[in-house]
Amino acid sequence: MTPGTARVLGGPPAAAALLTEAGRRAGRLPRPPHLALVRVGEDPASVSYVRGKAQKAAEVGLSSHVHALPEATTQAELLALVETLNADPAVNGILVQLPLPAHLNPEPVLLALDPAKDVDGLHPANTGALWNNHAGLRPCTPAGIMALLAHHGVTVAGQRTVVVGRSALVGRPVAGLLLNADATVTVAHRATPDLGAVTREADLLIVAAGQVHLITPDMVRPGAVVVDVGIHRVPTESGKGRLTGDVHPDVAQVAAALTPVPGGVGPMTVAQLLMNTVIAAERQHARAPHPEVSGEHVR
Ligand SMILES: Nc1nc2c(c(=O)[nH]1)N[C@@H](CN(C=O)c1ccc(C(=O)N[C@@H](CCC(=O)O)C(=O)O)cc1)CN2
Repeated sequence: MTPGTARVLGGPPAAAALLTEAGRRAGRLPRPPHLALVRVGEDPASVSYVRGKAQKAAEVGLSSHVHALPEATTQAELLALVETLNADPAVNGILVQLPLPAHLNPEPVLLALDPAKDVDGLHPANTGALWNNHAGLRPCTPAGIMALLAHHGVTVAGQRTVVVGRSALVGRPVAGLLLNADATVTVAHRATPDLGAVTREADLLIVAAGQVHLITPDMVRPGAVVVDVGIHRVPTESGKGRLTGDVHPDVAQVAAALTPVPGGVGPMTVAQLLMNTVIAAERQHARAPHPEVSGEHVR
């Protein structure tokens, strides 16, 4: 590929395809899948993401409810809500928006989720299933990245892949998904010496490090495919700020293909959440006792 002409791997068309499929499958269920969105406090980004999730759910024919809890919510109150949603047969999927306020520990909350309703794929039953390549619900951003690559015809099997970042939300699970898809996977992180030497090995580079412009052109093998998961608001003269990623824009001079920020991975996160809600509802429906086959209705 000619330098400076990296193909743009856009999120919106891939997300639209996933949402259309989610809507089609939701329409085949006896009732619209229901997603419970739990948000604690008023973090502006979380407010905006949860609102966006509810809006997209409605657009594709899913029902949802935002459980907006005050900042002062206690761990016990949050756990009690999760238990109520677990026990409610009308709820197919539960998402607890992260990060939680600092006084709340997310771990017990994620552990309390019914794994069958854990549409964020973060309960250990689901992360274990991912690492063993068994059926389960997959975390939204990692599964969305795989869907984005597939939509744009990027081959994963057999590729030397480097993931930068080891978070529970992205780095670790995307490494597992890539492994399940037959990639050769290296996970690098902040303690990796000579990060550039590692990233230059990659045919496919996934960057989820949470550091503005960490990856510069000299760290990328010419012709590599680069997925930028970072999202940062940086100041501008206008005062409005501008979104940018973990990958320096000049990487487009070297890479064969690159996901933009915004408009790359972000929209896939929301689309995959709704697809996960449909998958959860389908599985719950398949497992529910149906009168025509349950013993008490057989004459
Ligand atoms: N429980 C969870 N919490 C969080 C997750 C998650 O997957 N589960 N991910 C992120 C935030 N997030 C969704 O929750 C998210 C981030 C970004 C986008 C997105 O579409 N971004 C747009 C830009 C949006 C803007 O203008 O601000 C883009 O990249 O184009 C959607 C969802 C942390 N929390």
